[in-house]
Amino acid sequence: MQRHCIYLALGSNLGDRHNNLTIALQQLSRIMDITALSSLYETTPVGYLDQPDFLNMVCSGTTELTPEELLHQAKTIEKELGRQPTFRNGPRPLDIDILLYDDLRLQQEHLSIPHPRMRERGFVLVPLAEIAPEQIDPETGKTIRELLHDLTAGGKPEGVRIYPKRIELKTVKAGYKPQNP
Ligand SMILES: Nc1ncnc2c1ncn2[C@@H]1O[C@H](COP(=O)(O)OP(=O)(O)OP(=O)(O)O)[C@@H](O)[C@H]1O
Ligand SMILES: Nc1nc2c(c(=O)[nH]1)N=C(CO)CN2
Repeated sequence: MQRHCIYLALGSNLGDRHNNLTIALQQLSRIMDITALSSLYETTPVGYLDQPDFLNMVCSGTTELTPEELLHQAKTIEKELGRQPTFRNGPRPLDIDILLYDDLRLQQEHLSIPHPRMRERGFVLVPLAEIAPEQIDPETGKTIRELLHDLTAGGKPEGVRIYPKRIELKTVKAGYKPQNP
């Protein structure tokens, strides 16, 4: 079976955000081989402003799943973490977005890859540039470092602050015991 290189963005702004992301990564490690985790970032909400700050991060890895299977698994993990259907850009215990899948360009009704809004989101580009600055966005041909530079004009991204704790790869791979299963 062919393995595919993927990048996912994770976000949480309800409940125990750090725990939600840790459980999500543990669940994801069942369907992908996680190779790198970014730092955690505390970020000001974008889109709908009247909601708590998010914790955001990015992970990379390899998987045998197709893009459609990966989306289905991501939605299942979001539901396991208690996500209720809300509104676009609204609060959630967990959001998983597929950013990149090899050099695939896909535009379907329910799945677009690369993620169509990643280029305008500091909360995605900052952690992605931390673990994969030279990765190419197949849509624009630019590196992630260049996309981040375009977004911030070389300055500091607004509303994206490094969070003092991080999630270690070994914690995720060792099988994390959730505090609030
Ligand atoms: N690359 C992708 N990764 C995840 N979901 C995607 C992707 N492309 C399209 N979607 C679709 O987007 C739908 C809405 O996702 P979601 O509810 O997480 O939106 P949102 O997080 O509020 O907004 P945004 O999509 O801007 O992050 C999903 O059900 C999924 O079908
Ligand atoms: N800071 C921040 N803002 C958001 C986020 C997010 O993960 N972080 N997710 C959204 C919908 O996907 C909408 N707005």
